[in-house]
Amino acid sequence: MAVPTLVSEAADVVGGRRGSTNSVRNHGIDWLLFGPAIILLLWGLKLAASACYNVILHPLKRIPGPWPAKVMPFYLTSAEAKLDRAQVLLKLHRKYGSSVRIGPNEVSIGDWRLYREIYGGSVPTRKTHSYDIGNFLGHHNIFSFIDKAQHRARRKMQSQPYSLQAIYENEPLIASKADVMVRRMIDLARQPTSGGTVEAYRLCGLFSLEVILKCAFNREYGEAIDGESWEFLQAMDEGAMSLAIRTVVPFLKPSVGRRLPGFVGHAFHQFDKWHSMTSKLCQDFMRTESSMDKTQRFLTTPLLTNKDDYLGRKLTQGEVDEEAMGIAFAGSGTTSTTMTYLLYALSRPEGQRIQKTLRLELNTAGETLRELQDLPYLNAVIKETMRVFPTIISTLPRILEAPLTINDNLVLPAGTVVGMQNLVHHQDPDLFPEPEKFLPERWLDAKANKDMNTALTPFSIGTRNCLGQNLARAEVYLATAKVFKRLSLTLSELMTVQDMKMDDRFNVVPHSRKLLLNVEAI
Ligand code: HEM
Repeated sequence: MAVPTLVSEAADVVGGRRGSTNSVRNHGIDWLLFGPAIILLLWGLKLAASACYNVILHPLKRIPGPWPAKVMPFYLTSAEAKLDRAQVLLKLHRKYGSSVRIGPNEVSIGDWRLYREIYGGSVPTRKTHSYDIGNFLGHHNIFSFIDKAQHRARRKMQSQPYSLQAIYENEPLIASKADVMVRRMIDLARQPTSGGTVEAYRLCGLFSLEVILKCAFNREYGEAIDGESWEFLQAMDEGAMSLAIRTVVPFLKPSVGRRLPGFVGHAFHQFDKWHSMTSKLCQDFMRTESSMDKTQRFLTTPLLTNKDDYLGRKLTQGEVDEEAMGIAFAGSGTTSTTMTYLLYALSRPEGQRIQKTLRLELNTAGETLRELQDLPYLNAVIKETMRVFPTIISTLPRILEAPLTINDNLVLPAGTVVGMQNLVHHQDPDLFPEPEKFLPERWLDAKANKDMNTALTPFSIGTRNCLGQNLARAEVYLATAKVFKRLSLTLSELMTVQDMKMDDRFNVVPHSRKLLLNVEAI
């Protein structure tokens, strides 16, 4: 018996050892199985707790909105991916009213009366970090600065050539580019293969870029529609995609991005091209013009010659390039989209009567900017274009630095992200009956209706309003006058409504990126 006992003891010992090995393994397996489950459970509990807080206890709990938006910050992600953010916000405002909670800590405001509070400085606000996407080379620029003192100094440093006085001095430069656009339309319409049809979106893009190249760098690339201006425009347009890619994949270094195949690599290469073309423009301007330009009417002169008070010094080459890329970017897509939609609105069948009324007015007036700015119908057409087709269509997000009262019993606390979008308050049916219709006449007695003018905010207001608005307005007045004095336009039957859907890329881009017009010289 002793042997079996010994044997069994030995077996027990071995079995025991085996048992402990198994138990270690089993624990390992248990941990492998249950560990992630526990982590998931804890994560789920945390989400549930924060969802309960967001819905039941959050200071924004009384702001109406779709419930998923109250719980998670991704409610608008799919709309953003479909380039429909502003349109979805318009629908939400129609459903929920003038304030809509669109994220746990974010509220969209649709009441035009609050624009002044949020952007005009009545309540202190600052830009959010979403503006980092406009930081091209990592130096920050006038558009992307969040810090107020840095922004103030940079704006003061470069504002002189954007003044109305400087724009009047540059009027011949702008007018000459508008003449080029009209010439191109006539020449293209006369080409035997065109059948009188012209793709005008590209021409509007070239016009606004060439104005910037001239007014910023005193540079002309010639009149060919596929020359260096077009190369620059494409590099900028496609290169900007790399900024969006880097926002989604922040760890993707440009040195790696350039090596990737397909559209990602292409976007990084185009960005480099845009950068090097801009840098060369700045250096050429510095060599040939800046010392001679005592008037400071070129947009780049102050960047090269003035001191930034915040930095206490002039800008480095990298900082100059950063600002100059911003000027080209902010100054071209915006004006070109506005011109594109103005031509579209007037060339549609329902726009023919507007075109005729406008032409009658233009034929009785002079051609200078000052004279054009006094024409009631031209003013009405431009305002209505900016109302129905606001090129900065999307939210301008701000963080409240003090509480904001949005109605008698609702207050948004400091720290809330708020934003308004032109597409929403420009469609207010109380101020603009039949808001979707393009009716310039609604502006003709606008003096009687001060509110309509207050609610029209294409260039925003306050310290972060559009620095280039005098230039942009001059471009639109001069180009519209020249086009409709010399040309009669009808929309090509090949165009669909979907082609001109406003894609919300912050700045509008027509969905098909084309505007086919039948052009007849008068
Ligand atoms: C129709 C044409 C244009 C429209 C509708 C427009 C609209 C706007 C809007 C709404 C903003 C404020 C953006 C925000 O707060 O996030 C802005 C900012 C800006 N725009 Fe324009 N813009 C136009 C043309 C131009 C042009 C031609 C230039 C210059 C050449 C320009 C330069 C700028 C700059 C530098 C800023 C940033 C200002 C700052 O933060 O201090 N824009 N623009």
